[in-house]
Amino acid sequence: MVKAPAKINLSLDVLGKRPDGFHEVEMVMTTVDLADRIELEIVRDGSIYILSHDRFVPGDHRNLAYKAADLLQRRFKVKEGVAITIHKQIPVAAGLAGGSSDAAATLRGLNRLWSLNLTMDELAEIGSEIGSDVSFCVYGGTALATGRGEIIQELPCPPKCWVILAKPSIGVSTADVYRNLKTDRIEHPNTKAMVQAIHNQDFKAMCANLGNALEAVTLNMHPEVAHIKDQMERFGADAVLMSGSGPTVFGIVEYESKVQRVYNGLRGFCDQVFAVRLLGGRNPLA
Ligand SMILES: C[C@@](CO)(OP(=O)(O)O)[C@H](O)COP(=O)(O)OP(=O)(O)OC[C@H]1O[C@@H](n2ccc(N)nc2=O)[C@H](O)[C@@H]1O
Ligand SMILES: Nc1ncnc2c1ncn2[C@@H]1O[C@H](COP(=O)(O)OP(=O)(O)O)[C@@H](O)[C@H]1O
Repeated sequence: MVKAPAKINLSLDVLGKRPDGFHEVEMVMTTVDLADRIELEIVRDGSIYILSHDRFVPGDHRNLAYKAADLLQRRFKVKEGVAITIHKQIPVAAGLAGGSSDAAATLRGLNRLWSLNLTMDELAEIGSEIGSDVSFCVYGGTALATGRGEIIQELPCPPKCWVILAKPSIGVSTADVYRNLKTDRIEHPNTKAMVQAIHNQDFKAMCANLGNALEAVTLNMHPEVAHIKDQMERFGADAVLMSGSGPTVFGIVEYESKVQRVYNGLRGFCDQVFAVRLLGGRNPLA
């Protein structure tokens, strides 16, 4: 069994559009203890299967975990196949990188199951071919991600806190959000200040520097996301931001005594609400 934790973006800046159609980004990302569980079982005849009870999870080659297995199998000429069972906990198309994390966990798990002996760096490099967030998800922990998201620099754990995640019942396409972004009208978050806040273990500075260049775009497409942000603030979260391309909103809370109030308050507006902790360090090389 391999754990595939969700991520949140503490800051997300877009520096411009690249000739390859992707955007140049600067993101501070960190994993939280909301995780899918991935089970991997060898299939002798070389087939790859995806099994999941979640109706939003693709059961074929479109699944990012399938892509991860297929890529490894072809590249290293592996004769065996694999049955991949995904126990989904992370909401789908939520801005929490659930699919990317499933792909990364599959890479880590198959590295062991198929005895490939690849390093984390090699797995992250392979992961970047599947999606921009997969490299980060291979390592987990906390990192500054640049390029299109695949260049990873490890950061220390952020100051201890609780995170309340609230996902409205709409799905957001990452490609649509980037397409609707006007790169000349971005309010840029201060990435350096966020990195500094983490190095200094400064909770207040971390809160003050939360920022996401994609937030205005998604808020404009889905006003209910702004409503959830307002409610989070009203119920007492210390700082609030949308994660990735959304629509999940996260609230940061320093003291446990406040967590229940924010959680209960949001339950009235959202079906999917989670109170989680930040995960400490990097994922183990499974
Ligand atoms: C916005 C972020 C923030 O962490 O996450 P999510 O909201 O998806 O979780 C990421 O940048 C998303 O990463 P990921 O979901 O892996 O994206 P990909 O599959 O590589 O790309 C999906 C589409 O988004 C656009 N895209 C993605 C990354 C990037 N740096 N520039 C882009 O323009 C491209 O149009 C691409 O076709
Ligand atoms: N293992 C997977 N889990 C969830 N979604 C997946 C998976 N593989 C492919 N997808 C597809 O990827 C899209 C984005 O899903 P996800 O990774 O959950 O969101 P996000 O990119 O917003 O973080 C979904 O629309 C879904 O169809």
